[in-house]
This record gives sequence, C-alpha cells and structure tokens, in this order.
Amino acid sequence: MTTRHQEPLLTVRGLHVDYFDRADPVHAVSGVDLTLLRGETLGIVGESGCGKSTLVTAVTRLERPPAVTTAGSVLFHGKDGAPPVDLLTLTDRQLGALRWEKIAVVFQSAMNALNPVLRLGAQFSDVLRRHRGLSKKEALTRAGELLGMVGIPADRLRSYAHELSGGMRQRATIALALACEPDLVVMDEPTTAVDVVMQRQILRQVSRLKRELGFSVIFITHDLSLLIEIADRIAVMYAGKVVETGPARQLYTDPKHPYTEALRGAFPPLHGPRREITGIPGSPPGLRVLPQGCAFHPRCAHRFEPCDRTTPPLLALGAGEAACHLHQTVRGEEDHHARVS
Ligand SMILES: Nc1ncnc2c1ncn2[C@@H]1O[C@H](COP(=O)(O)OP(=O)(O)OP(=O)(O)O)[C@@H](O)[C@H]1O
Repeated sequence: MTTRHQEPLLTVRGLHVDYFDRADPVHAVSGVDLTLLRGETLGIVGESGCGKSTLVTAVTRLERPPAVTTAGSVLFHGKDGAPPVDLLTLTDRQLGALRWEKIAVVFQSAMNALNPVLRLGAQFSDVLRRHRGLSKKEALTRAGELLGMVGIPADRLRSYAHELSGGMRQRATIALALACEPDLVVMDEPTTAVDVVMQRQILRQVSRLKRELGFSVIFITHDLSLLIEIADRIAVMYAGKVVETGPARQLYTDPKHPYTEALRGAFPPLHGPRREITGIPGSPPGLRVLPQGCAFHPRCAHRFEPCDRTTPPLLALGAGEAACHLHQTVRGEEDHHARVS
C-alpha cells in the first residue's frame, strides 16, 4: 500500500535543457529522470557546471534564454489523488498561480532575492496580500510570525535587506519562501554565502520547519557531506545526467558509481573519523560536445572496455539507481547465470 509519505510530489521524465547561445549548444541537462516524494528532502549534488541549477530552473519554469527546455515532462502531483499537471505545458498565468503557493525557490544570493528598495515588511506583505488575500494588518502580523520562525525579531520588518547580516538575509528569504506554505521549496546552494556556523544553524531551522510544515525540499549543492546530513535521498549529477540516486546514508557508505565515490573522497565528513581528502583527477567535460560513452570515463579509475563506447543507462540497483557499466555487467552476468542454471 502506498503510504502518504511515499506519494510522489514531482516526477521529472526525460528532461533535456540546452543553451542555444552558439551554433553548437550546451547540453546542460540531457535526459534526466527524477522523482521527489511528498515530505522528503532530495539533494542534488555534482561539481560546478554539471547542470544542477539548469535542472531546477527548468523544473520550476524559471529558465531564461538562451536556455530552452527541448524535451521531457515535469509532473506536479496534486493532493488527495487530484490529477498531476505538467509544469512544462502551463501558461505564465497558470504558473503564476502555483508560484509561492505551491512552489517556492530560494537562491544562493539572498541579496538578489530581496528587493533592496523595500523594507522586509513591505515585501512579505506584498506576497501575503497577493497570494493569501490578507489585509495589510494581517499580513504584517503573519510576516512577523514568519520571521520569528527563522529566529529573526519581528522589529526587523522595518529593515532594508542591506541592513541585515548575510545570515539574517538568507533566513529572511527562507521565511519569505515559506510565507504561503508551499508544497515544494527548491533551494539552490542557499548557504554558500554564509559562514559554516550560520550554515549549520540555517539548515537545522529548515529541517525543523520541514518537519513542522511538511513541505518537500530539493536542495542543490556541490558538497556531498552536507547532503548526507540533511537529505533523505540524493541524486548525483555528472555532465548533465543523473548518474546515481539512493538513500542519503547508503550513498555515502556504499556508493555504487565511481563518481559518487570520488565526490565522497573530495569532501570531509561533517561527523565521524577524519579522512584524507582526495581530489578528483581531471576536470568535468565541456557540455557542448560530450565524450562518447560514459561522460565520466576519462577520469574514472575503474573504466574498462565498454565505458568509452556506450552510455550506461540509469538502472535500479538495491534501494537506488546507478548508471555504470560495472554494475550493468554484474547484472548482466547474474541474469545470464540465472538463465543458464
Ligand atoms: N547563460 C548560459 N549560456 C550558455 N551556457 C550556460 C549558461 N548558463 C549556464 N551554462 C552552462 O550550462 C552548464 C550547466 O550550468 P549550471 O549552472 O546549470 O551548472 P551547476 O551544476 O548548477 O553549476 P554551479 O554549481 O557552478 O552553479 C555549464 O556548462 C554552464 O557553463
């Protein structure tokens, strides 16, 4: 039986996004399939330039030219069995109705998200009055409560963004994202601009609010160790594709894809015994012309005969999925033995 927790909120299928800035476009997202369950935190991790931001801006329909979503579907599932809608087919007007109320986005730079010439109170009340139909007085009261949820005193409603510390600004943006109690909050590197102590504090607050309010989170970062702490499941991206997904802890203790293993070595664990940090040799490929076969093969210590010729598909493996010939060969042999025995 499907429990409420296992209901999908978002199903991404066959998503392709290209930047048509030159004759040879950048294939930033190449055939991504992903599922986000209701109430879960899905982490998306990968090195800079692998397509994480492009993926979430396309999913939330915030992409700007020269980015074009060339194929795929993004199903947003309603509550209580309501039929899903494909976000990619919605008009701007239909999308406007979903923004803030169903889907909210927190970007890396809080300074860009907050309007520099408006006091916080005016920004919160604008969203609350437009989307929730609150009166000015009700909106300001609610805005004070929302700031309180992220540990900011209500009198800060009178402040402008530049009068707040970096951490406070980022927390205010998170409070604004939660203003209309959305089902999905997308966070793109939301804590890179703040120090580590503030980062931990913000992430703890987000986890607590998620438990209290029950929204789902897509959290993007290049730091796998951070995701192990906060995500339920993780999707690892490399060169525009998802190469592994799985429960967060399993992905850290038993990575299936050599790239996940390499990423794990590149970030020290936040807890537990210290480990030597090992960089990943080489650099990611350019995304205009992808290498043939598995895009990671030129950097992979385990590469073998098929890797530079055929692209491994993402296949179910244990509690997750991996796109690697190592496992596909093992699976193929198991299938073969099962057939002949
Ligand atoms: N406006 C643009 N025009 C052309 N190419 C772009 C544009 N924006 C991004 N790209 C390219 O698309 C690819 C994916 O970029 P994207 O920003 O999605 O990656 P990312 O994983 O989010 O990186 P980061 O962690 O640095 O934000 C990269 O090769 C990048 O150079």
